Amino acid sequence: MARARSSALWAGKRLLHKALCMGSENCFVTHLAQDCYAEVEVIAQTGRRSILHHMIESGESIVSRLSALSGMQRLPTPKAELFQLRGLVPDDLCDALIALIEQGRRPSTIADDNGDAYFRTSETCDLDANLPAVARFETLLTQLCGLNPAYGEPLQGQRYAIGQEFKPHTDYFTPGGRDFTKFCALSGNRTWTFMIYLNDVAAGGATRFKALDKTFHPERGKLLCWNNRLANGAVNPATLHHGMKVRKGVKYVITKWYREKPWRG
Ligand SMILES: O=C(O)CCC(=O)C(=O)O
Ligand SMILES: [Fe+2]
Repeated sequence: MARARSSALWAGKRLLHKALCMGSENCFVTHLAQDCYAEVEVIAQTGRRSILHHMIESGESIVSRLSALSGMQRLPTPKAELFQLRGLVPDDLCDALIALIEQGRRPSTIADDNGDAYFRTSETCDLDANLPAVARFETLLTQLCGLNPAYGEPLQGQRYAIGQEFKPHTDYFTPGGRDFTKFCALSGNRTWTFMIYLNDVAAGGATRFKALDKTFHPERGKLLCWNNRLANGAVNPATLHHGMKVRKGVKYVITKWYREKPWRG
């Protein structure tokens, strides 16, 4: 059954590929190779069968892997690969991560500063992978998505008080942009974003993808993930998104970004 579903998705992807005029099957294979599946050893540590081997044997890409997961919903658009999954992170783990963000927050920063001091007004927390709650989340995520954790940036938390936001931006670093080399020289650009809302927000705090005409509302434990690239490996401007102002309450999210190469800073 899983295999049959996977094949259908592959076929779908080829069609999508044609629709986007991005060339041949070769391109699709390149895309697969770029997804950097989890190494055998990493999965061995989690006590599960190698996700890498499973994906190769079954011809599974990350998109087909995510699509096959129970409860996973894909946004029906050819413009981007974007998914949501409700209830991924259990309440106790959300609470533990919120407590860590409260302890370690600092003002958020941005790349390619455009002079707008109010572009990103939230606070950020770098989450140490050695902390039990962080390690627990990392294992959960690797088992879900199958991407190699070696390609992941350290986990980050974000906290938004009333009136704080992150104006429309992309998670990839703009090729040719002022800060591109600074952020991409060692590890390459960002590939996939996995973001989890850690709490329900009384009002505001939605994430709006204007080009996709879709707004996601914070829900405790909900995952939102998307591919920042097109099938040919180029960045996808349709992933532009806005962390909208919180109107009532406080908003907490955690984010894991994956890179084109193993993370070296
Ligand atoms: O908080 C949100 O809804 C979006 C956060 C975000 O886009 C980011 O941190 O890059
Ligand atoms: Fe973002």
